[in-house]
Amino acid sequence: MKLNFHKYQGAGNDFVIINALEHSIQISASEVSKICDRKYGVGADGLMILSHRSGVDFHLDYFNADGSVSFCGNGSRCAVRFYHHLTGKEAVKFSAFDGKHLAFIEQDLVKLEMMVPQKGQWKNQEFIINTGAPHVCVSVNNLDDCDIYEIAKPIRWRKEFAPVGVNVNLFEKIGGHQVKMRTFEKGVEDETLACGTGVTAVAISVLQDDVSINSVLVETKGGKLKVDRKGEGTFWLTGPATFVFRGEIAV
Ligand SMILES: N[C@@H](CCC[C@H](N)C(=O)O)C(=O)O
Repeated sequence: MKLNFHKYQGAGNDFVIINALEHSIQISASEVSKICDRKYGVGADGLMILSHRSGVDFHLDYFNADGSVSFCGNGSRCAVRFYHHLTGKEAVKFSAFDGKHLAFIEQDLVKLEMMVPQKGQWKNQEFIINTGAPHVCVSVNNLDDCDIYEIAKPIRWRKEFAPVGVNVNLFEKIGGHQVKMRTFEKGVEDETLACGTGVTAVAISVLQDDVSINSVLVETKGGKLKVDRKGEGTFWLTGPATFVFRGEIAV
């Protein structure tokens, strides 16, 4: 089978997008990992399929590079950019793994409403929260010098988070409104250049402790994103989302 695809990236978190709005596509977990493989395939942190669903502009299925399913913040922002390129629509409603989302195109940025059903909790110096994907956030002093694999892998595989597992974020405050961070993503099983649900998780760890601020600027290895609190439990993630190339792959 040959598949047409588009490649997009959001702050260096990169994705293969497949348009199934007009015809359905079945894809197995092993085909997803083959397409996402950086040596034998297109190469990506994840793959998304956009399909038709009544009541929303599109439904979004997200797969990590290993074929496991999740919600993805940066992936969703890229899917909204892709849909904008297809239709010209600047305000979009879509459904995903964790429910319905609104999103807006703001020139070169895409702003996404996140689903944060529960407050995060600090437990033994770790902030634990689900922002559409499960995250643990750990505050560190020298982010650039940290061995992310040494810190993140034992947390990612901790029994308490099985069987789904957890994504791990290390962050360092660089001002009241600003943090820098790095993420180890489950499903990619590596550090990625950015992670939207992870950025939201870290920003909430800061916002939850300080009611005097409502925005946090987050610097990732792949670029800057912003998280705004718009009310109790309502958070918006804003950042770049860009077309890279398109092509055809045999699967
Ligand atoms: N890169 C994503 C998160 C993707 C899902 C995550 N790896 C998981 O399985 O929980 C993002 O931008 O949110």
